[in-house]
Amino acid sequence: MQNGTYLRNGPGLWNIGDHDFRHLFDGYSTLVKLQFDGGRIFAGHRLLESDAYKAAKKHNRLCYREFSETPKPVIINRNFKNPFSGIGEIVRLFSGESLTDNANTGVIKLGDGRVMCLTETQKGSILVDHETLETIGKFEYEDGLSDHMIQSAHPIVTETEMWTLIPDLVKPGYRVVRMEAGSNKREVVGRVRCRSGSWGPGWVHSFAVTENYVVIPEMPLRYSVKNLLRAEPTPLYKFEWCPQDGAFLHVMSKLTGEVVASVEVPAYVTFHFINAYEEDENGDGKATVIIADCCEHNADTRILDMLRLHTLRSSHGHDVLPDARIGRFRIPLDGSKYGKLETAVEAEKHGRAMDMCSINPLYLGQKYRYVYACGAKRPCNFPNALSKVDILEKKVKNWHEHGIIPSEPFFVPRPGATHEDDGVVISIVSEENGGSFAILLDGSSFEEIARAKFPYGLPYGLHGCWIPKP
Ligand SMILES: CC(=O)/C=C/C=C(C)/C=C/C1=C(C)CCCC1(C)C
Ligand SMILES: CC(/C=C/C=O)=C\C=C\C=O
Ligand SMILES: [Fe+2]
Repeated sequence: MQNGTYLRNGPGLWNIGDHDFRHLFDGYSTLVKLQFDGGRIFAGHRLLESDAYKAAKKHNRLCYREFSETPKPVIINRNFKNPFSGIGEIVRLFSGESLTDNANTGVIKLGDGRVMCLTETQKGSILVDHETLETIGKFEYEDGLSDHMIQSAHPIVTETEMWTLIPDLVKPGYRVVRMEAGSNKREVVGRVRCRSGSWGPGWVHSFAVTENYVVIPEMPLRYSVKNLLRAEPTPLYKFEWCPQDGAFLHVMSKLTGEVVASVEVPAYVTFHFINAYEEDENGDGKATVIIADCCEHNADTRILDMLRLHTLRSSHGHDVLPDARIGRFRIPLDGSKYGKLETAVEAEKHGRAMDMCSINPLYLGQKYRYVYACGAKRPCNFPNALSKVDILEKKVKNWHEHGIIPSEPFFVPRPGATHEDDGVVISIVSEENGGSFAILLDGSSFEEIARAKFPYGLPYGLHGCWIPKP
């Protein structure tokens, strides 16, 4: 294994004072590092010093709006009712003041070497030192786009640039933005208007790119003004399900910002796009269709509420995890109105669970063959296996041990590799007895290469990145 650091982010602390958080996505960001050095692993973890976490620690209570949690107003004098308190909350929400900066979703290495933790609020873009895990400070965007408050949690990063989406809640749509490595300034490449007449744009946790295009999802699961203002969460949190308004995918040229396709597709629910690429069906060098793959939850929104901590803790051992699959979209580039959505590989082969995916990063935007993701060995209430899916041959290899919960299987290509699956897969695994270990699987055979046991348990985590040692 080459020398370098695997860094993983995720919610790790789910209570403050005597208050227990409700949802998996609410927890305060906890970074875990696995430093590979001369065939040995050195591990460490640390909480991210976001304003939200620091304020919670100082006041021993929730101070910012998290994914499902809204801080209770502090009542100074019970007899005094501020007639404007309702308005105040709306102002605080729409000015972004009350939103969290708890960057607990992912961590990326920018092309210039800076390492940034992220969540769906723009203020939750925080730089860290990947060796000490110290919080360096906010990533200061120098482009005036931060007024829009929210962003996709999964920007697409290469050595030279970063692409991301900024949803527009006022004029429902998405800004597609690009930031050069070394810069703090995002430029707007183009804008897509939502097709549906609903108030809010579709939720975008992630999106996809091909070599020449950006694929922008418009899911029927939409931001909802009603639910954004509610203090108590609904089963769909800040969102609402609007299948009657249609489901769409838009394709924008990276070069010109022009929307070259906008198709209606069957209803879908996804957190994570896997990859996308262009296909030239006529063999004349001109792309005729875009293929975009995602972890698709059979258009069933229940998964969002299944990730409530109480549900996860109390349903252990019950087979209640809703089914998921690799959803493959075909988006014609000939002006057709409709796109297709199919199941890429029979979902039974990966236990009908599919999320927390990764691919060989050298195949980003290219025709590719292998997906690494969390699958399942039923019965289960949460993805409890690692799966390697060959989407060409439609074969799956699964890795599972009794009582485990593995986090995202992260693929690191072997330097100099010539095969797509030549590399290692890293995952951090929680055990039934409260322990945890890091596991390395061979990217090709999907057999265990090594494991390193932690002297304590680590919480479940979300997304990571690889930082090679220079
Ligand atoms: C951890 C994860 O995958 C998602 C986290 C999402 C968050 C923190 C979303 C926060 C939001 C608010 C606090 C209010 C506005 C809407 C929204 C972006 C959902
Ligand atoms: C844990 C998760 C989504 C995380 C977002 O970043 C999804 C799990 C889905 C279960 O099948
Ligand atoms: Fe995610």
